[in-house]
Amino acid sequence: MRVLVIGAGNMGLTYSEGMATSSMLNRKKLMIHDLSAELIEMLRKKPEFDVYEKLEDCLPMADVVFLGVKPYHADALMEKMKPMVNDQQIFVSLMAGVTIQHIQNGLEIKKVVRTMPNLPAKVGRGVTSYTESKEISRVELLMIRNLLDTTGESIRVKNEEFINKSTGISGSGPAYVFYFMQSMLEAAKKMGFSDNDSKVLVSTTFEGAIKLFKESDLTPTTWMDRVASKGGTTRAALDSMDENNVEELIKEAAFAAFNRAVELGEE
Ligand SMILES: NC(=O)C1=CN([C@@H]2O[C@H](COP(=O)(O)OP(=O)(O)OC[C@H]3O[C@@H](n4cnc5c(N)ncnc54)[C@H](O)[C@@H]3O)[C@@H](O)[C@H]2O)C=CC1
Ligand SMILES: O=C(O)[C@@H]1CCC=N1
Repeated sequence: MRVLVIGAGNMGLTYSEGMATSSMLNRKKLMIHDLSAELIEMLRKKPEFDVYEKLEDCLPMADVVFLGVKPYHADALMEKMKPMVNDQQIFVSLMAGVTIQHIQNGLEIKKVVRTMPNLPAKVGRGVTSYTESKEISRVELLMIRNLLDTTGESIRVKNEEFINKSTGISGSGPAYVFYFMQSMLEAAKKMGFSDNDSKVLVSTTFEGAIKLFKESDLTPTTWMDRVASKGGTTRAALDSMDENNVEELIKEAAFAAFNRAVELGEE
């Protein structure tokens, strides 16, 4: 099977690096195409890829085509692709917001898998949600899932609305975690810790809390109670967050991302 990734930025390259290791490729190298001359030069140094400057040299050969450009570049790209595609090819979109129907109309094809990836895929710890057009067979879907799983875990969702919802939780979610980390780092530095000690304190706290959560059946609220002693320090911090309505604000932020994904699909 020949896989082509178009757009080798943050996401395209991350997925390419994961998928290049897949046995689904039958030892054929993963093909990559990008418009950036700088990126092409960098990619040529990587032996695991076949790098193409011209779409016409790779697109007709591909069985599966990943679309990794920004949503606002999708239309220009599809216009260029349209004369070179056929309806046996499977198109897998990594793009936020862009709907299956928009891709089907833009390329005049039927087989589309729409995904919502996330950046921890870079270290093999991503989570990708995906859903498909009805023309994708079970076998094809399994094949795509195998490819996605090279970057971490994947979950099939029942429709595109849940892809937009995943955008608000897992797609954009790493940025919320980094926001929280940044705030804690700044607090640590303000208290006088060095940059390095702040990083160790904050990142190990996150890793430890996540491991506790993942390896138990307990909810985060129960874990919060296990950390907080009555009248103690943690309660002071949690009360301060509650007084400032932090929980509601985080929920609102997740919905803002979800709503923006819906809007992107309408633009
Ligand atoms: N960065 C993230 O954490 C996430 C990104 N996404 C989605 O992934 C997609 C890509 O995002 P990033 O990788 O962050 O963007 P990026 O800007 O890092 O990469 C996009 C790449 O596409 C290339 N490109 C643009 N037009 C092209 C064309 N016509 N032909 C070939 N290459 C072209 C650019 O040169 C660039 O290298 C977006 O649609 C975004 O919604 C989804 C979830 C998470
Ligand atoms: O911010 C964005 O639009 C993309 C989609 C999810 C994460 N990054």
